[in-house]
Amino acid sequence: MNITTEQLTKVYSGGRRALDAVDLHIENGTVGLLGANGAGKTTLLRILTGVLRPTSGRVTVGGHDLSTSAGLTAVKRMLGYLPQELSLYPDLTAREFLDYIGVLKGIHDKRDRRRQAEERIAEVGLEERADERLSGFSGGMKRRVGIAQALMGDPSLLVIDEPTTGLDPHERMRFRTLLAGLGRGRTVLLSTHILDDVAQTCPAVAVLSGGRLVFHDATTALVNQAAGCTYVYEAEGPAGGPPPGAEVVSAVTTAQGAQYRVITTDPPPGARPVEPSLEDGYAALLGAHGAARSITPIQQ
Ligand SMILES: Nc1ncnc2c1ncn2[C@@H]1O[C@H](COP(=O)(O)OP(=O)(O)OP(=O)(O)O)[C@@H](O)[C@H]1O
Repeated sequence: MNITTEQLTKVYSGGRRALDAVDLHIENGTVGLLGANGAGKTTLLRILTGVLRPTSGRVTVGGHDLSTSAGLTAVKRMLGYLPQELSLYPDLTAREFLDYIGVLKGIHDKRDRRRQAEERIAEVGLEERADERLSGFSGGMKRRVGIAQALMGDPSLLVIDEPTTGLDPHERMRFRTLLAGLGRGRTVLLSTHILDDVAQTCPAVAVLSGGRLVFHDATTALVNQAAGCTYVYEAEGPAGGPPPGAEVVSAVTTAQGAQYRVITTDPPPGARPVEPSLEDGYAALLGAHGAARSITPIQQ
């Protein structure tokens, strides 16, 4: 399922330009969508799912033009969407909720709806809790119900907004395993702040900064943004700071002073070169686009 945006721009009523002339082309597979708070990720996803209208520009999904009502209807039929805040009906059981979503998605045959709900429940590992009310579900279980409802109707496009935020490490690992399998045979767009989620589930990545698309390539290519310029630097004494002009990826207070992981083309004496990670590549990219962050050392 192809997604193409041409010069996509969204200016909110207060004048905030959330998306600025975004040209994006996505094919099958899972694509991670990264960007700082307010970069425009949710705005992009809401436009792609037809929830929000752009101010200007063009969007086609699977060849359907989203500015026409026929195009919008066609795209909604092939879409599964897990928004940041999904409203669940607390009095329904997971099984009842999925049946209800099936009705909304136009799965009119009751047996087909039931079969699909069963399959989705198994897929997200909720068999034992399927007949319990959603009001008693933990955050992680609610996210799993969220994915299950998005998968009803077997959508060819899946749009997922920050699925693992607030989950404990075990639930996050579970969720990642689930996400990793979803890109087979469909297009998945996954917005997240958690780089490990992208590293483990997305072969490709797009990065927004200040409403502009600043990167779209293989995830390994984002890692390579920091190739040859990632260093670990030990600064001694209480006055020891990171090398001047370096982009600081992380900092840890040590017995001697502080240890900094930095991106720099001008390493100071004693700085040790290291293999870059996705976090390093992302920091290098954002640093190059003037979105450098300030980091204080973490106490060890
Ligand atoms: N309904 C709205 N009205 C006015 N401005 C908005 C509205 N929704 C979002 N914005 C602004 O548009 C910009 C992009 O917001 P958006 O929610 O798309 O960013 P994001 O990348 O998803 O951020 P986050 O990672 O914090 O969820 C921000 O400056 C935000 O304040």
